[in-house]
Amino acid sequence: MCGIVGVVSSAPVNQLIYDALLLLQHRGQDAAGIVTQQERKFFMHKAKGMVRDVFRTRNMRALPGSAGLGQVRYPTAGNAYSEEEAQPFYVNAPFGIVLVHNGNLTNAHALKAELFSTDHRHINTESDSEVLLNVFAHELERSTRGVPLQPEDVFTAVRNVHRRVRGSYAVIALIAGHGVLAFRDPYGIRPLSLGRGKDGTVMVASESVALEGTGHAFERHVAPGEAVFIDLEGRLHARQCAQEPRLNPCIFEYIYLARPDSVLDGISVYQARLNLGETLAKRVVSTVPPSEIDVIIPIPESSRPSATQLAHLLGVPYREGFVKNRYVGRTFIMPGQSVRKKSVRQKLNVIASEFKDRNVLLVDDSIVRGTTSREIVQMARDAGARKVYLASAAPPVRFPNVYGIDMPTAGELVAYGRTVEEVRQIIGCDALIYQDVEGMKRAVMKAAPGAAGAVPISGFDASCFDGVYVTGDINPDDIARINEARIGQEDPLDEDTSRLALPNAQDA
Ligand SMILES: O=P(O)(O)OC[C@H]1O[C@H](OP(=O)(O)OP(=O)(O)O)[C@H](O)[C@@H]1O
Ligand SMILES: NC(=O)CC[C@H](N)C(=O)O
Ligand SMILES: [Mg+2]
Repeated sequence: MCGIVGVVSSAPVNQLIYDALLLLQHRGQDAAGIVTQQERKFFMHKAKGMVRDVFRTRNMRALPGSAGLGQVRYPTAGNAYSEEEAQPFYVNAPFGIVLVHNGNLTNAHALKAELFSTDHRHINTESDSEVLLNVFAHELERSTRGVPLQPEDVFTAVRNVHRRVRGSYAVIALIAGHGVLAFRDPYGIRPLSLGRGKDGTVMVASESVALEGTGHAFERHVAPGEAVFIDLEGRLHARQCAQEPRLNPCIFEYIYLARPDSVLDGISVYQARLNLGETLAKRVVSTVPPSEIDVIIPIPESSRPSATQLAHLLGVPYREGFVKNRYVGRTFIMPGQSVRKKSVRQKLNVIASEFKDRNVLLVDDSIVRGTTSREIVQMARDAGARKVYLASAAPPVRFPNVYGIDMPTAGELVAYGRTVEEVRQIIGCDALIYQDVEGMKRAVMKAAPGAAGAVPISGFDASCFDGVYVTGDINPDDIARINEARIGQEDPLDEDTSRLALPNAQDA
């Protein structure tokens, strides 16, 4: 996941895009970039780092114009350490196009070869997003019937992109002198929503929080397979460009990735997390009697709504036992295992009095590599807890994700090929309670109020939990290739890339 935003306005957009990126910072911490357009000329600034660090006043002043786009990057392909792979990407023909992408292509490797041999286009990085931009540029070249470009020609190009590209992609592109284009893959795996300001400004962004937080009223979600073209006068043209679109949003958005105050595809992320706490309560009761739990403590940040609901239903006090250092970013989306491990301790500190001589139930939204859980359980014990139970609002993460979450290898997942009891031993808690897959899906679906006009959800991409890939075309070779494409991301100085092992055992 990355965060993307695009804007067409009648006023300068540099500050607006910056503000929207700050609201999407939780979706990507590795790099940030903005492009604006004034009189057909693009102005770009992108670099590694968080939004506040990347854009200084002088950079902001050099971004004039009333249309533009931006991205915060969480790398899932290519190299996290290369400035070159920060987005937006640019090509000069046709017209001049810049593009930002959230998602991950599963056929980037084949497309890259095809772009070279058939389309005669050069790709200069390992990023799948550069591949996507070049496919789009090639298709736009082919579909353009004259100048100025007509929205129908743009839609033909998107139709052809859908034919060639596989995987997940929520995309925003700016076509010089023409407008901003936004489209989503035919399964709608990654989110994209659209809003409007009182002054007529049109904004497209990954999450509704970016619209609302910058004073734009949420209008609607971009439908799976749909393309929306906003011309430079702010007129909106929309077309369904996929043959068989269906909505299968990534369920991990609701569990961890998105902000709780966002609504994605009609589902309130906050309500989904409350519901997950409710279904989790039933699982907890069947494993540990509530009378044996003195206190329920969330592992900040993302698990809080589930933990409050769980505590409420169990009738057990909810307490804050960990304080989060707000200046340390999200640990799961950091590249490299040693930096993740170190950050857990830097990020969370205990309030010892909440643990001393108590049986505590810790609640997290998910256990992926197990880095957080193992550290946290130990911290609870060091603080004097008698018994430490752990509940996860998500089921065990057992399969690689190929759609834009950085867990491409099964081997790094603590629950891969292991029983719950084995995971419990590794994490070192006294009981481990996981959500079940069906319960999770029901809980998230229940948070959709079914608003009129909303595209009905056919199901979720829950591949990291159930191994079912919604695009239906993923085989072990693809997974291996996607993994290879991402290996270069690990910091070469990172010595600790192994997965957590069973105590006193040479793990298979
Ligand atoms: O098993 P692991 O590999 O450690 O990953 C899972 C943990 O990572 C995430 O927290 P993160 O610190 O990224 O963000 P948060 O503050 O939003 O919870 C998630 O909420 C879990 O706590
Ligand atoms: N997380 C994402 O959406 C990543 C986008 C793109 N695949 C990259 O690695 O830069
Ligand atoms: Mg967390």
